[in-house]
Amino acid sequence: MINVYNRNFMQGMWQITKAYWFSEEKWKARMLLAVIVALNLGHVYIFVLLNEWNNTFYNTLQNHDKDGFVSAIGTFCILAASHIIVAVYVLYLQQFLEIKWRRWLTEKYLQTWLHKQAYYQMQLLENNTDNPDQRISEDLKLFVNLTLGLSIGLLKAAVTLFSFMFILWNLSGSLTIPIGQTEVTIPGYMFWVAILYSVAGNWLTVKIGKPLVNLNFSQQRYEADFRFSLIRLRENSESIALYGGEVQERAKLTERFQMVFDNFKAVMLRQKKLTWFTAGYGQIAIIFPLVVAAPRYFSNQMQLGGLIQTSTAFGKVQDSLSFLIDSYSSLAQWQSVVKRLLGFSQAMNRVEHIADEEVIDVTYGTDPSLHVHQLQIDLPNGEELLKGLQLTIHQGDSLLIMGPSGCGKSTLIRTLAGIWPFGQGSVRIPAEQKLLFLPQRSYLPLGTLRDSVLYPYREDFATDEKIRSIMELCKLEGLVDKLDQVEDWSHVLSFGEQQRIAFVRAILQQPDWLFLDEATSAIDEITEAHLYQLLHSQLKNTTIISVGHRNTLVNYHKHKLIIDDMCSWRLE
Ligand SMILES: Nc1ncnc2c1ncn2[C@@H]1O[C@H](COP(=O)(O)OP(=O)(O)OP(=O)(O)O)[C@@H](O)[C@H]1O
Repeated sequence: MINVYNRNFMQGMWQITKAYWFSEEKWKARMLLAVIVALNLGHVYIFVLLNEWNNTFYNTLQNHDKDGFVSAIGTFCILAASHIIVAVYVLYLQQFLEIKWRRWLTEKYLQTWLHKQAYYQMQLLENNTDNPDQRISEDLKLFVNLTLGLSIGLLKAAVTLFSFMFILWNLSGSLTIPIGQTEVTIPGYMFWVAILYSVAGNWLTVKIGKPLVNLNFSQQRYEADFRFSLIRLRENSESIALYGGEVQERAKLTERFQMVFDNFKAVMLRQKKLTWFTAGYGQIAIIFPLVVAAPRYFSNQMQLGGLIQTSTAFGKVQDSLSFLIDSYSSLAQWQSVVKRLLGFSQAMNRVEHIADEEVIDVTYGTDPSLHVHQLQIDLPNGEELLKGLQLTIHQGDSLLIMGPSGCGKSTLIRTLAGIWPFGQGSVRIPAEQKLLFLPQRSYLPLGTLRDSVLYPYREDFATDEKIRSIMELCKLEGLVDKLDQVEDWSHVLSFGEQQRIAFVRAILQQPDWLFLDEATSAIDEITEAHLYQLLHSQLKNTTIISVGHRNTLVNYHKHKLIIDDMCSWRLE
């Protein structure tokens, strides 16, 4: 159970909140907030005036005072117009502040998530940080919306409460209750009745609604898990179709949806209990103040105007004290959102500080060679994959890494790329040199084929003519006319074509160091030979390090590193 009184929770919540209010946008944000607060206070003042207007208006009715009635209608028009204007701008400006705050937070989270491959390392390190996409899209939106809504709501409720408590105290007079021989007089009794009624209501609501906090938290998680399974199915549709894996997939999806269903049923049941109470409580609140004030009206201590004013003031006191009642589920949701964002921030923080732990030390040096010293590569569970690797690769060299499947070849490449932290020893990479890693499966972003070819650079990186000629060299002449076509290219292109796109990228980017991890595994041997010859002719000064199983690859490399599945290695 999350508790707002928990110190860590409060500190974490403050960390997330304060970032924006002390950022470079702070003055604009604070000004906007000040205007919103001022409008809200103005709104409360209009309600106070409307409450007083009730007294005047109903007295004119009771006294058959026609002139007074007409004048009261005039006052009402002014008050109503002010109310409308304030209501419109309060909402408009609050939404404006909300979207600005969300934009700022989203940019910050994206920056941290994408910094130093945190998105990748989080997946390796933090298995319990589910659905980062949901954190960044849904939770940040909810956080801003609920934080602003709840805090401004709270302020408004407090000001309303004090204003109307004062009014109620002045209006309600005292109640004398005979107790045996003596009498007890309660001054401002309507005020006390309103407080008692609301406090009792709040207490019961909190008691009934408490389980909703955790239930809402789980609901968001189950929904995201279900959505993620659907996305996976869509992305792997071809493999699933070829395997005929529909039954399996359906069972998995049904199982995940069952979680959504079961949890939602628990939410519904709890919400039902809460609504029984809040709806009943709300209805009683309409008649309750009239019944309590009626004795003074019937004993002529109060006019009709006074009765109505007392009743609306009671309503306002009760409304504001009942703020918790109306916003209990928002508060519960807000707590869940904050908890999830805190978990996400902690995970990002851990990734940020992974270098402080005992991990592989990747540094950049002025030496133009790449040095690997006493490198031990482990799996995340601590199991050893490779031990004591000692290696120097000079500029212009070429190295082929071979070994049985699963021995750790790709993981070695990940380590050289600086994205695999588990293990010991050091890797020193030549500074200010361009390194390019081509994985077995090229990533093709959404967009045009040109976007894919130039990835991760933008359109102005290479001329159309250059792209076309390199595509032709890489035997992709059939695709040159589709450069500006938008498709889901990772599904349209064959695996071999996708690998050739990666070669186009490499030649366009002219890296100093090129790492190819089974980058020709889907390409026939003749085309593979052509592509490697192309690399040698187009990237004359590039150091090439390849991972592969085919013996034909030996012809294109000067050295060979052979890893076996006993964690050992040898250089040839
Ligand atoms: N994120 C991970 N978490 C846990 N284990 C992993 C992870 N990534 C890789 N491994 C394990 O590390 C071992 C080495 O994997 P790696 O991909 O480096 O092998 P490989 O030699 O390149 O294999 P192949 O030739 O089949 O591509 C495998 O047993 C794999 O299951």
